[in-house]
Amino acid sequence: MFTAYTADQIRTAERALMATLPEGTLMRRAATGLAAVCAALLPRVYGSRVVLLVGSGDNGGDALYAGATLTGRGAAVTAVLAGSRAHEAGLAALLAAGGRATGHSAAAFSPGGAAAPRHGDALVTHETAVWGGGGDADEARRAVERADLIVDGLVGIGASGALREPYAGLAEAAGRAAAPVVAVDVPSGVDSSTGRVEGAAIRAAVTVTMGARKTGLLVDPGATLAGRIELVDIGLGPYLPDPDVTALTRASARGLLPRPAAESDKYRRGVVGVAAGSDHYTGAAVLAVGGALNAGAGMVRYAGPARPAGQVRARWPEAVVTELDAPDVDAVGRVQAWVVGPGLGTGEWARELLRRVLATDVPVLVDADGLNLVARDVSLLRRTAPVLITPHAGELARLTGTARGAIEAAPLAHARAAAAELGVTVLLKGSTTVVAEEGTPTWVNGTGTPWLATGGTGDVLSGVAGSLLAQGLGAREAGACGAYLHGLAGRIAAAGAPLTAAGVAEALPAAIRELNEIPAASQR
Ligand SMILES: NC(=O)C1=CN([C@@H]2O[C@H](COP(=O)(O)OP(=O)(O)OC[C@H]3O[C@@H](n4cnc5c(N)ncnc54)[C@H](O)[C@@H]3O)[C@@H](O)[C@H]2O)[C@@H](O)CC1
Ligand SMILES: Nc1ncnc2c1ncn2[C@@H]1O[C@H](COP(=O)(O)OP(=O)(O)O)[C@@H](O)[C@H]1O
Ligand SMILES: [K+]
Repeated sequence: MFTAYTADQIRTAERALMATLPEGTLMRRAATGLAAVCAALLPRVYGSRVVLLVGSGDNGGDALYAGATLTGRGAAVTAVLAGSRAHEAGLAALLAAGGRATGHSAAAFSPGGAAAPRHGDALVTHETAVWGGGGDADEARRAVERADLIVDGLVGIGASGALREPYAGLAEAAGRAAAPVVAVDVPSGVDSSTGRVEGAAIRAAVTVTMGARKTGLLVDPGATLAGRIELVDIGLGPYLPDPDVTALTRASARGLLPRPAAESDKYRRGVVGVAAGSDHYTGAAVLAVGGALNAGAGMVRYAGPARPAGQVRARWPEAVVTELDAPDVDAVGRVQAWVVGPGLGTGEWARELLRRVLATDVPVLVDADGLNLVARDVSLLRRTAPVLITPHAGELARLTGTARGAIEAAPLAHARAAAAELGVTVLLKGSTTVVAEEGTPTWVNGTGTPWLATGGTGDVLSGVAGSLLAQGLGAREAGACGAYLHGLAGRIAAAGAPLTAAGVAEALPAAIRELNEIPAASQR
């Protein structure tokens, strides 16, 4: 399981750890890890051109110390100092090692500068003009263009708001450069606590994060901009509180996923009921049943009107189909969990069927039209057995009376608020899927692919997560594990090309095989 923390949580833990150590220890640990990752990315360190983008805080300090190490190994390192000051000891170390610096605060270290002596034989350029034009800016631009590697030490967990100039311009220049970017702690421009981006931001190939992952590295758009994440252990572990968010790893997803044993039979493996589809929307029923069957339920019982029932029967002969004349699930037989809502419609018939499903005593997953019905009457959700709702941002907006854009900009906060307000488990879909339940760390999932943004994939997800509920997982675990599997199946189905929702359902067994690392030859 990955854990991640907000900037405030990290800062508090760092303060506690720092109090036990000589000054500068943590930054040395951070910079050593950073330099190692940078060196591994370069075909050869000696002779490589490395540019450090250096802000005025400790994030820049990490970059400067790592730059000193790389200079010592023969790299040509240029620090572009973006702020009115730079981490003094870090800059001194870089210059002493033979690195170069350019920008505002380099002037203070220039031969004629009053504030500080010249360090070694290092070349330090004078401040010639304000950033955005003039000698230093041109030199910085050229250095960025020609670099073999760019290190983003502009801002880390101390950032506030959108990047200001000249930081923003430097982030954009790095984006245009051919060289890969290594972000220090967090890509500058990404809010480390939420993943939100306002304005310019660094797009990193690798983010070297110090002590613990930051929440913003696991939530889009931050997650996408962070690239690969390398965690440097600086000894923070014992000082960390409960995480802000968690994410399943392959091993932890495998641990959650139920698997049949010798004594299993179809009933004990879990029976899931699917109440979905209408004469108008038949495909949603077929897709939800496909998701449920392929995610390992022992049996799927479908209940719906004649037209979707006929299509489910034709596509999935494995499903046990009940054609409903009336909105009632009494005749359907026993199930361990229900999925209700995809393609159901929002008329009186659909409302009554939803009400009856929610009146049962088993866990219920509510999706799509089920959520549109709940939006008109949230008292429908009042029950004692678990409820998992699976809205996308638009559905959650209707449900909570919030603007869709606000939800998309802050998915974590809105999923948590909805979970608290409605008293249910909320799986909020999007490029990062968020599973929130009051009083516990929020799960986030990023196994998906943008190819999943196509009609019907959400119906498949409802079947998958419902199937896991029926197999005995709690609402939170079923949501997180379901999103993980669905994302993985999406990647397999897409393989770099468009996918269909039916293809995602069909790729679920391959996703489970991949999760279990079972070689094709020995599958049982
Ligand atoms: N505190 C510690 O013990 C450690 C800190 N470390 C590093 O230190 C970083 C945190 O350092 P700081 O607290 O000094 O903060 P940062 O270096 O992240 O940023 C603060 C500086 O950036 C400027 N700034 C903030 N928002 C800005 C914006 N939007 N545009 C332009 N400039 C902006 C501020 O004026 C301030 O000077 C971590 O991210 C990590 O990289 C690591 O060395 C590990 C140890
Ligand atoms: N950009 C994206 N990257 C990754 N996954 C995405 C992206 N956009 C959508 N998804 C996923 O695709 C699915 C879409 O579900 P939904 O919006 O309910 O579609 P539908 O109603 O057509 O079934 C969700 O699982 C969501 O998380
Ligand atoms: K950074």
